[in-house]
Amino acid sequence: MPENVLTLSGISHSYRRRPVLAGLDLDVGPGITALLGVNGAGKSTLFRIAAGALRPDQGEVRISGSAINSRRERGRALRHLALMPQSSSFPGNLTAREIVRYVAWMRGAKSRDCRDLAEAALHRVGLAEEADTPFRRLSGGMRRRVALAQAVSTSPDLLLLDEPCTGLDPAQRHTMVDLVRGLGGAVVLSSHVMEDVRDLADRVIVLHDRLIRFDGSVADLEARAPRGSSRAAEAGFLGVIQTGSS
Ligand SMILES: Nc1ncnc2c1ncn2[C@@H]1O[C@H](COP(=O)(O)OP(=O)(O)OP(=O)(O)O)[C@@H](O)[C@H]1O
Repeated sequence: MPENVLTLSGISHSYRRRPVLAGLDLDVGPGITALLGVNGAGKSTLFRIAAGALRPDQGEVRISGSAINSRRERGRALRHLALMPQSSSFPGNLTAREIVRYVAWMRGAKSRDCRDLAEAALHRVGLAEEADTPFRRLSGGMRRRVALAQAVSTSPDLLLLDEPCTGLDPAQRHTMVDLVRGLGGAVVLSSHVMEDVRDLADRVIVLHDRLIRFDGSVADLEARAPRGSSRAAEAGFLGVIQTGSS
């Protein structure tokens, strides 16, 4: 596996001529990287571009060394990554097992392997006993775990987790944090909850005003806080977005 699992070079994207990303560069290697940004900063847009679900207006995305803009390499590159979207709208009548199996197949796993991959992924997220429950009958926390199971089923080099803990109660959040911590490989997660970031992140990046404005550790972010701040990471984050530079 190359050191940089994800490389974004010169990424720009606008919606109806409103720029959201403008010439953004980012390298991601193994470990857990937390992506922070205020509502509307462009985190989901960045995830969708990195996952090949949205083509940027400009720039190049490379996954494990392969460019996903190039049609020839695209299919191969996309097998190296998985996205856990912010909200999962899987068909309610499909069971957890059917969903994970289908997504594994979609991501290029051999048909004969998909059943075992789904079994292992559901076991990993603690949903083995709910494998035959239709998605619509699962709780919110269980649905998030199905979304995580589909993402990990094919053991991708890169996992993009868009707000994995949103909407979870404290017990479910605890379970999710433990699961994410145990994933290994390269993980990029977005979160609004600083506690998640403190508990999980090896590296923190802040997206603000179309670019990455901070790149460092949680301790580096806390060091940006005014002396004596009680919630240093939050204060550091606010300092970054107020000054707008790294
Ligand atoms: N399909 C779209 N069409 C038009 N505008 C969009 C579209 N998707 C996102 N936007 C706009 O682009 C900006 C960035 O949105 P995005 O969802 O990427 O931000 P975010 O950082 O993930 O926000 P949040 O933290 O609220 O989830 C927002 O102003 C949003 O309204």
